[in-house]
Amino acid sequence: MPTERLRRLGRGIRTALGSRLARRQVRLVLIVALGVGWLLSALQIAVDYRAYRDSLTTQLDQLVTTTLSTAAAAAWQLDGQLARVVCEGLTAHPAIDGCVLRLPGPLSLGETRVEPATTWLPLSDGLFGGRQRRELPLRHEGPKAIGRLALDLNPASAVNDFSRRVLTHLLTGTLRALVLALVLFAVFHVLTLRPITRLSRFLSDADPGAAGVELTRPARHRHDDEIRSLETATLGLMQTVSRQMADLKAAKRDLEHTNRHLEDRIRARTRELEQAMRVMRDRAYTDPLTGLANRRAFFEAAADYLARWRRDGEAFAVVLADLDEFKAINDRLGHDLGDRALQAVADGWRRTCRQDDCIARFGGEEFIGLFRVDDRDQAREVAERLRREVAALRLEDLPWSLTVSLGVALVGPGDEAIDGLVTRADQALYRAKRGGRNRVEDDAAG
Ligand SMILES: Nc1nc2c(ncn2[C@@H]2O[C@H](COP(=O)(O)OP(=O)(O)OP(=O)(O)O)[C@@H](O)[C@H]2O)c(=O)[nH]1
Repeated sequence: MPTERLRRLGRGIRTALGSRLARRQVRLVLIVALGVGWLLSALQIAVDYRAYRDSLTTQLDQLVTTTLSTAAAAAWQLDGQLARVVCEGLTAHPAIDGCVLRLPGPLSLGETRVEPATTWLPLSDGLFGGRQRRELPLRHEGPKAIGRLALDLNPASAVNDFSRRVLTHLLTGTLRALVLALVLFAVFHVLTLRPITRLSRFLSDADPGAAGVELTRPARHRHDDEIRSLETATLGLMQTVSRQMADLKAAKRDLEHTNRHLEDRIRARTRELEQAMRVMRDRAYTDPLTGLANRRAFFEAAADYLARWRRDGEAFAVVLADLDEFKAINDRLGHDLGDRALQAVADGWRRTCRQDDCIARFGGEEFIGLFRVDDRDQAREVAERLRREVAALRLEDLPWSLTVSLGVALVGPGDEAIDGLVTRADQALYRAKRGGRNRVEDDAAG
């Protein structure tokens, strides 16, 4: 359990220090805390300096005062040993490194010097006044001086001592500052950084477009402050966005459905149009009475026959047929019967013709056909078959047999256009009519 807690703490610290806001806060808190800590240390050092200096002065004064009468006794009795004891006692103090008990004149009764203390601190003279010599008159029961006590004062050891105290003050000040910084950062972290980080993580993870996801308040922020307002406002905004995205998705679905429906209708309409175009095209190329190809269809097919003849040498014949004495049917038996006769002829020929033959109604009671043949005899044979077909027809209400005259023209090397072939077939037909009808003539004789 403690391991898990430690791991969580480590994660929290990493997250906190990973944040730029946290790094800025750490910097700011450190600067403020160190500033405050060092300022307090400086104040403490100043107060301590005054106290230390006063205590040193008092100490020295007391030492000198208590020793002065003994020194005067030594001078009065000219007791060199006592004088030395006095000097040794005085130089035992760390701030005194030299002591001389002088008699009037150049004589000295006792003298002691110790190794002078040194200090590493530069400009330390200003702190405790530097090295000084203090001379104190020695008196015995009267105002007249019987000698002098000369003391060499050296504040170096006091400076060293004080500098150690300064260092301690600075270190404790810095430590205090660091603790303060830590506390301030923890407070900032709990109050602002952690809820903001949670909110920003929530915003990065939240997907307002995901269907069926309920957006709930992200963080457990207990305080009713600006962060709570920010959370509430953000949540409201995301809920609005989520609703609008759902509306947009629904609208997109409707649009797609409408598009599909429209596409279906367009496809159906296109099919109808294609069908209508096929019907119109059939009508444009079909004779309405007989259902055969009409003149236009004949000439288009004839162009193909002619092209294949020129390209591949596939020979063909044009057969022009004209029903005999047709006017008599109309005149005597009625136009309707004439129509039926035309339809019967067309049906008969359609049945007997091959797939790649082409028979068209050329106009009135005239028909024209295109037939793939090898030679003129074959062409005549085709025309004969057509003639026999008509002759064999039996039509109700028609008391006599229907006959047809046919003119045949075979394509030849000089044929550049279909018109020449049609003209030759027409001339052959004319000869068939002249020759007594119900017969076949070809363009060889012409
Ligand atoms: N019923 C009917 N008659 C048509 C149609 N087209 C043309 N005719 C008739 O066909 C007849 C053709 O007569 P003609 O050109 O004199 O020829 P014919 O009577 O067949 O005489 P020959 O061709 O010389 O044997 C006319 O009476 C036209 O009215 C049609 O679509 N229906």
